[in-house]
Amino acid sequence: MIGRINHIAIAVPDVEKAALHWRDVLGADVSTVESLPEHGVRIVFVNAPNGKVELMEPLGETSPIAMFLQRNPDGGMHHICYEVSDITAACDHLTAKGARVLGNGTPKKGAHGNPVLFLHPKDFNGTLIELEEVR
Ligand SMILES: CC[C@H](C(=O)O)C(=O)SCCNC(=O)CCNC(=O)[C@H](O)C(C)(C)COP(=O)(O)OP(=O)(O)OC[C@H]1O[C@@H](n2cnc3c(N)ncnc32)[C@H](O)[C@@H]1OP(=O)(O)O
Ligand SMILES: [Co+2]
Repeated sequence: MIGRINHIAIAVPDVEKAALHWRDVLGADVSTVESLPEHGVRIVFVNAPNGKVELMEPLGETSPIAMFLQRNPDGGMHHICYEVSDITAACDHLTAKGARVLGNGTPKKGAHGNPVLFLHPKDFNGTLIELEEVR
């Protein structure tokens, strides 16, 4: 069911500062900052030949990553995003297997404009998993 790793996400306290650090110290190819109010984050993509890292800063009072940063003030690894070919079929399969799909189970449009869902970290060895439909 899960396919390619689409991105690894890191929550950071200051996404501009983190992007400059990754660019100037690691020589990374970084995107411009994108605000995703519907997801409560501002993000920068760090592009690598075989995948992406998503640097994320909380946006707004109800950001879903605010508590994570309270627990980890310097930031930290936040989630892994896997690609799936059919997110509805994936959601049905995971629910049937007892995995918790976060939210009401309806996919939202992610940063790449594709439908995304999140799975509870407690069901996958303490790892938040995002699924992104890529046809
Ligand atoms: C979609 C746009 C973009 C893209 O790639 O396209 C993005 O990826 S946006 C990413 C931001 N959006 C989300 O992360 C949505 C899904 N996340 C959530 O709904 C929350 O973060 C949630 C429910 C996973 C955790 O929220 P919160 O920390 O406020 O809840 P709790 O304090 O109750 O935490 C419960 C329990 O889980 C542990 N936890 C929380 N976050 C993580 C994490 N990232 N990785 C591993 N574990 C996590 C937390 O420590 C609690 O554990 P406990 O032992 O009970 O203390
Ligand atoms: Co993501």
